[in-house]
Amino acid sequence: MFEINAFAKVNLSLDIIGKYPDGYHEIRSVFHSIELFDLLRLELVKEKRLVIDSNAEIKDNIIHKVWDYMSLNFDIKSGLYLYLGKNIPLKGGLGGGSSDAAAFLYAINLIFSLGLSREELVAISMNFGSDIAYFFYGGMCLVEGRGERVFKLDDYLNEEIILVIPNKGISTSFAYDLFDKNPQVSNYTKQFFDAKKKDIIRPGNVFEDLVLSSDVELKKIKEILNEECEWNLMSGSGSVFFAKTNKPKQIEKKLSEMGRIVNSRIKPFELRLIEF
Ligand SMILES: C[C@](O)(CO)[C@H](O)COP(=O)(O)OP(=O)(O)OC[C@H]1O[C@@H](n2ccc(N)nc2=O)[C@H](O)[C@@H]1O
Ligand SMILES: Nc1ncnc2c1ncn2[C@@H]1O[C@H](COP(=O)(O)OP(=O)(O)OP(=O)(O)O)[C@@H](O)[C@H]1O
Repeated sequence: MFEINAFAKVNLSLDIIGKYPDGYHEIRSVFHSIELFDLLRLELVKEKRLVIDSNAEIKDNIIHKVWDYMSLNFDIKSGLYLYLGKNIPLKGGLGGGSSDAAAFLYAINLIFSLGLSREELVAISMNFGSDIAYFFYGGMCLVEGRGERVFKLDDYLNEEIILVIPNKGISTSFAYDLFDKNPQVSNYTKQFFDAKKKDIIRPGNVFEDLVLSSDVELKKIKEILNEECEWNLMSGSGSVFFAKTNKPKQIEKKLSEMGRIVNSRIKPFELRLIEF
């Protein structure tokens, strides 16, 4: 039996700096791992197929796509039973599906002794999603291109935060469409690094204003966070916010029915397969 934790990420900065001919966007972003993870428990089975059991209902689980591709293209002779314990909210901008895909790829590379390098895993992962590449590195990384150029930084944060999880999720393609309708020039990555040099955390995300303008409830949540937090920001394409605050109770009260709070920490994590 094997276990691997698929950790979530936040985007400390996110800029969109160009567009590719196929419609995808060129990004520049600082990613950081956080203390929130999905659990993948894997067991080898004779029949060469993947069976997924989970505490969450997920349509078209990305892990099935990864399995179909890998079992077709590599020497995999047996099947797997996977229990997926989902903790990372869907459509939150925390990279849950992407992290699950990376953890699964990482695990089957070791379980079936495929001998793929990290660079090869990154290249394969781009068939399934742009955010997956980062999760083979973890910690604090500068991420560029569609998400495939990942530079691990010789630095990390260790900060207690809260995650504010609105009831409503945002789909990534919807957020990129909002950007296309109203393109913005931003320089949040430079702003983040400049402030970091002075030991200040100043995160920024090009999607935030766009998504907030499209949704009254998320705007209301942002107003509450601005009143009660040292700093706060939407992660990725939303809808989850991460924030530094010493007033979680007040926030919880004001949020009322709009969402929930989870305590977390910005902290370095890396993928690690455990066999038992
Ligand atoms: C917003 C971020 O989470 C920032 O970390 C990522 O850029 C999103 O990456 P992701 O969720 O892995 O996205 P994918 O599953 O690859 O693509 C979902 C949709 O987002 C858009 N997309 C995604 C990544 C990118 N660099 N440009 C895009 O335009 C495309 O319309 C695509 O159809
Ligand atoms: N293992 C998985 N975990 C979470 N979502 C998944 C998974 N497999 C497929 N999905 C689909 O991906 C959708 C979320 O993708 P979306 O890009 O909108 O959100 P996200 O929170 O930014 O996550 P990600 O960064 O992984 O794409 C879900 O609605 C779900 O249907």
